[in-house]
Amino acid sequence: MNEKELVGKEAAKYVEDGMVVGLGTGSTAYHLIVELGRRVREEGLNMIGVATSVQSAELAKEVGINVQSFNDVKEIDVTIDGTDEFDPALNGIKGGGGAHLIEKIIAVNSKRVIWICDHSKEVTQLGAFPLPVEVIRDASQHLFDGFVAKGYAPSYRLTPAGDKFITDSGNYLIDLHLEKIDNAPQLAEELIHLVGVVEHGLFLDIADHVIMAKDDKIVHFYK
Ligand SMILES: O=C[C@H](O)[C@H](O)[C@H](O)COP(=O)(O)O
Repeated sequence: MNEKELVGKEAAKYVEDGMVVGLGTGSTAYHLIVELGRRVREEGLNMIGVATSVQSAELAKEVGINVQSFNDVKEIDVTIDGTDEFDPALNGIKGGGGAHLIEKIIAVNSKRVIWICDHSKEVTQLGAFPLPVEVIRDASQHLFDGFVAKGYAPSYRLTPAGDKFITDSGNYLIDLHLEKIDNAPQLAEELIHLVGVVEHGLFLDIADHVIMAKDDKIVHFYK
């Protein structure tokens, strides 16, 4: 079993009968959703899934999970999602798959947030992974130029065909190649106050628990 599958299956054990569960996006969350579907079908697990992307909603429905929209549930008991980086304080960068806007909405409205990942995601300092910024299309070039002027080394997220990637919410993504982020709270404040920025991929003080796999071992990190 690979590391992503190992943590996906492990994290599914944290879901109890009757829970409303935020379902993450990406190649690690994939294994979580598949395992939850198995529990629903084979063990009769009674749960509601709130998906963080169109991709995860489709997968969850396919495997038999009752998927509801965030607007239709009262509260979310736990959200389980992947991450692109996490540091010793359990701050992270997300959005490698372009889903960080809805992921953040679901996560900050959850009683508990668990990240699941392979060991490549553990870092001492955030920033080697390009920081995604979701922007309104009409504002994108001016924001892009501003990022260049600040030395943030931006690039547009592209599809494999070379077109600009469009998020589930209809926006563009600009990735900032910062190498290292010295003051994440300050950068988060700066980005979120730029008009035309919808959301950035810095997830600060959001995760409560990280479940990481290293080879065949599972390592837990708690806040
Ligand atoms: O936009 C995508 C999400 O933030 C993912 O959770 C993140 O990119 C990690 O994905 P993966 O588990 O595929 O590495």
